[in-house]
Amino acid sequence: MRAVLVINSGSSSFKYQLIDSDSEQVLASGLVERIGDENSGITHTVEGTKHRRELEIADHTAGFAAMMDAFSEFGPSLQDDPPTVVGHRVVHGGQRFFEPTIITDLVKINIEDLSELAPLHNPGGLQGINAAQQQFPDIPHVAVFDTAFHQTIPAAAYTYAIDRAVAERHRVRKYGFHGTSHQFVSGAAATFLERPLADLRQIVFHLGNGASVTAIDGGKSVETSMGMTPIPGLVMGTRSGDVDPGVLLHLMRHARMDVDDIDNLLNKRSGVLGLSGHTDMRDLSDAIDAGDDKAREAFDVYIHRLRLYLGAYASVLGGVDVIVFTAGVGENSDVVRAAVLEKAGFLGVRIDPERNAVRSHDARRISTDDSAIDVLVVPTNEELEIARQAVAAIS
Ligand SMILES: Nc1ncnc2c1ncn2[C@@H]1O[C@H](COP(=O)(O)OP(=O)(O)O)[C@@H](O)[C@H]1O
Ligand SMILES: CC(=O)OP(=O)(O)O
Ligand SMILES: [Mg+2]
Repeated sequence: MRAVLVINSGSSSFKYQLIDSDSEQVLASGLVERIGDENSGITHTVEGTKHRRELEIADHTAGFAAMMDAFSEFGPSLQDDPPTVVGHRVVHGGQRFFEPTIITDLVKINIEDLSELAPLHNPGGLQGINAAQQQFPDIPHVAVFDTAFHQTIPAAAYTYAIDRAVAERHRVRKYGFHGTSHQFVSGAAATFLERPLADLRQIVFHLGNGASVTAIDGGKSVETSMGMTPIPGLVMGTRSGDVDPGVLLHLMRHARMDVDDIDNLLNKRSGVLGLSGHTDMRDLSDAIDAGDDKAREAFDVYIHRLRLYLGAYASVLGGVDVIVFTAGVGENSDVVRAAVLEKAGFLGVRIDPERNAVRSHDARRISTDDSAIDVLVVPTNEELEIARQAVAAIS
């Protein structure tokens, strides 16, 4: 058996999967949550059973060690049956990395250099890589970049209209993120529809804790809502999405906020949390049902932003064939999906409320049969996509 170990180092989490690369069966999976927090812990799932351990996990190096302990204790044994390759999610690949890349010392230096552009994500990614290389020194390690799928975005879309010299010197441009998910989901949507990917103009909403929307023309990303960093675009769990940059100048001048305060504000104290006190869409819905006005307002802001991008991306693509929802909110919240599309009748979108209410882990259509645009829910699987790309990179 050829097994791939996939490591997905997030800003405060560490997810992993061991996947049989022939059958694509998941042999084990796990989640290390709240890294750096007091109540961190690990959940390791094998053969349908969840094993939970509470322990303090200070960083991604410790997260990797906790994963190794979980494999030893609950199986399958990585000692007896080591993986043939490790695939690593790396968030920022800048302008250097457009493809899955076998990790060398030089590649690591470049990833470290790009930490400047993704300070919440790349350092943890590197820790995961170093720990995994130490544990498995004799097998290839492959980096799969969140930014890679967006390399096809044209200059007109990735260029910010600021002084060109300043932008070039500091690598300021749109890069875009969640590319592995957008790629997987747009391919799976074409498969579901039994239509060639090359024929489809798609708008894919990845609505998780972090959220982004991408316009995909014939399988290629042509525009996406995140930018140089994962802050802009949609309203997220704790990140602001789009704000007037003048607001930041104002806060620095008049509210005595420094760079770290602004960083903390936009990344950790904004979005749905900043507006309502809740980060999770389930908690937000409960609060709305209980009559909480702030929660209702946060929901309205969240939905308004999504509608704005739907219209903009329909115009960028010159028409839309498919709209896809994915990730935690996109896959699970029929209320969000219905609200985003409530005014999209002018595009020819017609949602079937019964289909929208179905709960399932499979790809499904939620539009009516006579809708001009197919609206789908397609579960994302970043780990499987990383496993496929890692295997392809070493074949
Ligand atoms: N049943 C549900 N209804 C509404 N929202 C949900 C549901 N399940 C999960 N979510 C949302 O999905 C989010 C997590 O999405 P996920 O894609 O796992 O995020 P990430 O990978 O960015 O951590 C949660 O914060 C929550 O808001
Ligand atoms: C890049 C990014 O925002 O990732 P996540 O949603 O995992 O935080
Ligand atoms: Mg995610």
